[in-house]
Amino acid sequence: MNRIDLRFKILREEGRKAMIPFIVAGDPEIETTIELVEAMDEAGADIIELGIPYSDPLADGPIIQASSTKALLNGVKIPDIMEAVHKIREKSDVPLIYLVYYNSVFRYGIERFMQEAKKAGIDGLIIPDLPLEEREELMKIAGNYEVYLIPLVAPTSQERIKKICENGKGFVYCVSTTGVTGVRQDIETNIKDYMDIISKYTDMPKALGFGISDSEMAKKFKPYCDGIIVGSAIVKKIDEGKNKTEIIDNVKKFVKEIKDVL
Ligand SMILES: O=P(O)(O)OC[C@@H](O)[C@@H](O)c1c[nH]c2ccccc12
Repeated sequence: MNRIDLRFKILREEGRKAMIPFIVAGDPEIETTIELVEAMDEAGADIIELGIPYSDPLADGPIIQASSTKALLNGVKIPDIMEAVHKIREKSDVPLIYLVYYNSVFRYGIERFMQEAKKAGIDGLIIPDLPLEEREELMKIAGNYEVYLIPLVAPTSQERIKKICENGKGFVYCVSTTGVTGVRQDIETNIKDYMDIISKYTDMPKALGFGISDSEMAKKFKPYCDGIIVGSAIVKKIDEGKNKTEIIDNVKKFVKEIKDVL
């Protein structure tokens, strides 16, 4: 059984919701990424999203953009990230997902990317800008390696939700609001109605992300979904930490604080 399915099964049995943090691989450096994943796993993260840094991350706001730039300036490349995942897997069985822009996968070679991701221990992929025309082929190759392609829906998707979720695996990434990733005070979308619409089209677990910045917001939205994704608020903590120990401690505390309300 894929680690993602197994995790949602256990959570359902326990009546709990998934805490899904996101960080950019290679910020502040790849060694710290390995330690951050282990720390978040210990803090109760259920699934961890690892961003592959990209020079033109069009769905990202300033916080994640800056984190990506920092990782790229560090010279972090896809093979380094694959190797880091190998190392993480020596110690941890937490479900791992790559958040990767299509161009990175395409340039690396779709087949090679999937093969190496699987071998390293990656369970799924989120490709926010995957063109519909490329989707089928990529899905087939991912399927051959048993890597899940997580579908992404937005409040504007409406009648396309069914098509987007078709053959999707793991969970549906429900983007809370239009716009880019970032820390927000509030979300204007009616989350209950939005989730109800998505449930009409799919039985997959629903994870909500974009703009969820603290445990208060996580608590507010948890009744309507199966998991909460937090990115920018965590990346901000990484940026603010004065040294490696402080960064790891702060992220760990923050992840635990959110997991505790889920
Ligand atoms: O940063 P936020 O607003 O908390 O949103 C989650 C997000 O960081 C993560 O899932 C993500 C990072 N980059 C993305 C690009 C597209 C979709 C999702 C993402």
